[in-house]
Amino acid sequence: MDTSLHLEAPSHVVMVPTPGMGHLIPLVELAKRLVQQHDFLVTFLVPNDGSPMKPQRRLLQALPNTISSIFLPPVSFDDLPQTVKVETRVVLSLSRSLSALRGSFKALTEASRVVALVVDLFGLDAIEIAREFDVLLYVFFPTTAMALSSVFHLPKLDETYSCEYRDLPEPVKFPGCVPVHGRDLMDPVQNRKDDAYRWVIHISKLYPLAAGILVNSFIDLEAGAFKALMEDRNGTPPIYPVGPLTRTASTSEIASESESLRWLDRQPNGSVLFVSFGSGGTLSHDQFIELALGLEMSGQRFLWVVRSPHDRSANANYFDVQKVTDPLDFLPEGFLDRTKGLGLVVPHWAPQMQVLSHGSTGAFLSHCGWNSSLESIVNGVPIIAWPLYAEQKMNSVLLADDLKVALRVRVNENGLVVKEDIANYASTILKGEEGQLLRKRMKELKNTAVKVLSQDGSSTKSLAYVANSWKNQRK
Ligand SMILES: O=c1ccn([C@@H]2O[C@H](COP(=O)(O)OP(=O)(O)O[C@H]3O[C@H](CO)[C@@H](O)[C@H](O)[C@H]3O)[C@@H](O)[C@H]2O)c(=O)[nH]1
Repeated sequence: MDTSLHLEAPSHVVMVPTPGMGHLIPLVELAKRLVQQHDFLVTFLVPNDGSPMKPQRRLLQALPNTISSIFLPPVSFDDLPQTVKVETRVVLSLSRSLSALRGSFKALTEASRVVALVVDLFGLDAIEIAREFDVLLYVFFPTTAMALSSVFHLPKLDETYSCEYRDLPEPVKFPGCVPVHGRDLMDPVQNRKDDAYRWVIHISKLYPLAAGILVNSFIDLEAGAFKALMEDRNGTPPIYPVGPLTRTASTSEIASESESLRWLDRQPNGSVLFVSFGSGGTLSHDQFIELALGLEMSGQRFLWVVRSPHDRSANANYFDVQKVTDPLDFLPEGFLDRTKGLGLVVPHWAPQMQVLSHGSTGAFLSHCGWNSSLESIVNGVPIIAWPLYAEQKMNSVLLADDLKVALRVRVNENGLVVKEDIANYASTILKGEEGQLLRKRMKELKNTAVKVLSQDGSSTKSLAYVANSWKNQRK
């Protein structure tokens, strides 16, 4: 083999995102930094189920040619029941793609100097491919150190308890983290009988096999959790806090979706509540109506990204963000007329990063997906925390109880957040004293985020360390 040629060639990183914009967006940001700051080439190998994935394709196509992408042949989920949980599909989309992944990965290793295989939180089944080709497997963990800690402790929790975690009498205390009630642990572990539970335990047992874990959070945000993870040498791979990696939207997205930005331009400074539940979040019909009425009742300005409601699932849009039904059809009668001038309703998708950085945006009603949370942090916007699924309840505990930059919504005995409360949260966060305090603390976090990403900042250094170790490895 001609090693001199290989040493001169740019180092190549292969990334495998499991389905979900929430996984792809920060991985793309990681790829951009590796290319721009460390001269890597990056290729995305994308498992999928054949759904159109338009936003994903748009995002990947807009990247410079040092970042390429290959969509693997679609896997079939025809054998799965309708009720299957999203996490099961996400894990299976990768495990059913392994043979195609192996083929594409082999071709890339033959043609270039592949130095690392990077998977996201559900991608650890790819470890067999990394081993086969003697390439290091790294995990990019797109959410908190606290959630990562929970992943490392899940196998033990699974062995220790036989009841559902929501029935545990005491909160769970992961090392260095704020205590979290069993009912607030991530959604797929809330039903031990569901396949998703089994898959999550299976994946969590593979984490110790990774060569390293890059976490999209930063030391100052989760000092205790990071310290405990980094000091734990019992099977925890090296941990690298590299966040906040948040998106810079492409110009095409701004051009096609700027109605919301033009509307924001006409609103007073800090006056608007931005309402959005991430890339796949959906509300039940009753909750959708309650939210509309609550926003109206508050008398506050709002910009609401609406999705058609769905009664059975809080993530009905997860695999296909742009569904065909018109969500405006579900609004209460006369709502748009009554709120004209005060609110703007945008179907499906808004340029969230631009919205949050706009001076008119004063607060964010969010499902607490971690990308949304980080985008709020880097823009200094306080949050009304309305978690729906995945690890969002844990995130809301961190944001509200620990960092104190969020108001957490109260869900009543019927599972609803009622309109009176919604109106109250909106006025409190935009106009009240408590809102001022949350904003002040959020601005402090924003400044810290700028610092950790500066040239000498802890996250910049952490990423540089990993990048150098990839480049300089000797086989
Ligand atoms: O109208 C929209 C809606 C979303 N976004 C972007 O889409 C991303 C959404 O990410 P996130 O807030 O993390 O939510 P999810 O898409 O729900 O993310 C999934 O993945 C995250 C990372 O693992 C987890 O924290 C979440 O719980 C999980 O649901 C963010 O960058 C948003 O800016 C837009 O630009 N416009």
